[in-house]
Amino acid sequence: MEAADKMDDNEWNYHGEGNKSLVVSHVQMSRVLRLLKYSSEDAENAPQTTEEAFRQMENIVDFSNNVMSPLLGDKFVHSGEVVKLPLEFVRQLSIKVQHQRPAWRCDKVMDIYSGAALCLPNLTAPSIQTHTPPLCIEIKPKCGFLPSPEHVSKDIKTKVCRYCMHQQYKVANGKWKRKSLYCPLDLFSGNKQRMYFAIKHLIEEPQNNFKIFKGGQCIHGDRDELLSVSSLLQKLRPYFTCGNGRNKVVLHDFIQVLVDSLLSSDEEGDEGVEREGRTVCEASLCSTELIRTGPQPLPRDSVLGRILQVQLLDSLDIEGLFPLYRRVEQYLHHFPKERSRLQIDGPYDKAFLEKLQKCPREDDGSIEYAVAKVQQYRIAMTAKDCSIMVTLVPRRDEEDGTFSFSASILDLDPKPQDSVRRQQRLDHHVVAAYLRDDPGPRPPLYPECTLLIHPV
Ligand SMILES: O=P(O)(O)O[C@@H]1[C@@H](OP(=O)(O)O)[C@H](OP(=O)(O)O)[C@H](O)[C@H](OP(=O)(O)O)[C@H]1OP(=O)(O)O
Ligand SMILES: Nc1ncnc2c1ncn2[C@@H]1O[C@H](COP(=O)(O)OP(=O)(O)OP(=O)(O)O)[C@@H](O)[C@H]1O
Repeated sequence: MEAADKMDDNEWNYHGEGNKSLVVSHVQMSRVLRLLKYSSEDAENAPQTTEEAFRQMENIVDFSNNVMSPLLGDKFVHSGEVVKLPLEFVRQLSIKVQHQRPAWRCDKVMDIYSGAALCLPNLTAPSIQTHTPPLCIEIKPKCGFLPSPEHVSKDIKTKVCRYCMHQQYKVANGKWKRKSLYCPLDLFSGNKQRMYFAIKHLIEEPQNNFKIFKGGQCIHGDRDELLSVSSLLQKLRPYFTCGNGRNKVVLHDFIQVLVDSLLSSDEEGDEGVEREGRTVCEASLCSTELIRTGPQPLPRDSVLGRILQVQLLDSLDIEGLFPLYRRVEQYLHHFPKERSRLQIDGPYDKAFLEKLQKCPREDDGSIEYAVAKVQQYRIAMTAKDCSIMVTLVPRRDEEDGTFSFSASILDLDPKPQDSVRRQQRLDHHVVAAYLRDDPGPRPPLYPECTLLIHPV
């Protein structure tokens, strides 16, 4: 990156944002800067000093390097580096990007006081020479499994996945206008036809779970005004001309390439992630025909397989975990100085991960056991909230529609200790809202779907 004193806000453009950070990209170099955001309600959680802001950024990088990267695989993770930016540059940048920010994200403001930022490779504009711009697809897959009945008080949680229940709650609360028909259990199924439907539903109703970038520019998803699927297909047509550019074929070929890249594994004889219990969500509209084909392996070393294995560190569900969280909170209340020995808020070093991996299987009543289970849950939360970026680079001089692909995982920040309490409350609200409005068992929407789609 250019020397900090030469930073010019004309060379950086608004790129995107989430709940916690705002991202700008460089006009020429394949680099982004990720700056944290705060709301006035968050003021007490926001860093009070510049040192604290830098420590928070370092914590994010350490967590990504020493915890998430070993668990997810270093080929998927780019942790980036903390940089110090001139305050004048940050202030100019915040003014410049303000009008491009989606209105619903403007309850928070960019940190313009510390100068702390994360510098990362721009995963939507890889620095490789290509004759056609790469296509990058960002998917925030959310939780891909159902909790075990042992730990939950409401039977519905073992039948309908969290994402599908949460949709009802989000629409009722006005977060989204329409329900998405996407179901994470279909995406994580390893069954190519179920994955096809999951991605089709993401394309139709992307919400904050799906974006497509062409040459670094967002062409679908993450917009106040959403483009129709047919105008998206027009933009994808030059990449998929095999079927004379017919919409149906473009859509089919695009989804198929994406499914293949999500399932791609470097491990020979990859037998798939071990899963117990149900792997089908009752709210999914996938035909019972598809589901009857039975579970299929999700390669352990694929990007989805890696994410699912880390999500499964949540082995107790929030209901089974919450008593352990309370044990930790009570202990810290009596012995506040123990917070640092127990590494509740980091440092996220190698010893931190080793402690978690040595955690006994059964509860021995110790504080160490409770802390380790809460930390495992927080890591699983990160994996339930991360995003996948798949890069598709068209192969030159080869058959049209063939791509080389790679995948990365982004947004691997640690979840704070008190987010467990928030999850517990949210779980209660989401389940209660779903039970209140539960439409009951539905016939499949696509009873004939095996005939509607091409085999993938
Ligand atoms: O709790 P959830 O499942 O709603 O996830 C939150 C996300 O909402 P989603 O349901 O994906 O729309 C939420 O995403 P949005 O702001 O809705 O785009 C954040 O990712 C939030 O993480 P953090 O608190 O900013 O670190 C996420 O919160 P946690 O992962 O901290 O729970
Ligand atoms: N390295 C990167 N390269 C390209 N784009 C990126 C990169 N990192 C983030 N982005 C873009 O910026 C957006 C916001 O980033 P990110 O998901 O990290 O924000 P967040 O606030 O942490 O999200 P959340 O709402 O999940 O807390 C992403 O959805 C993605 O489109």
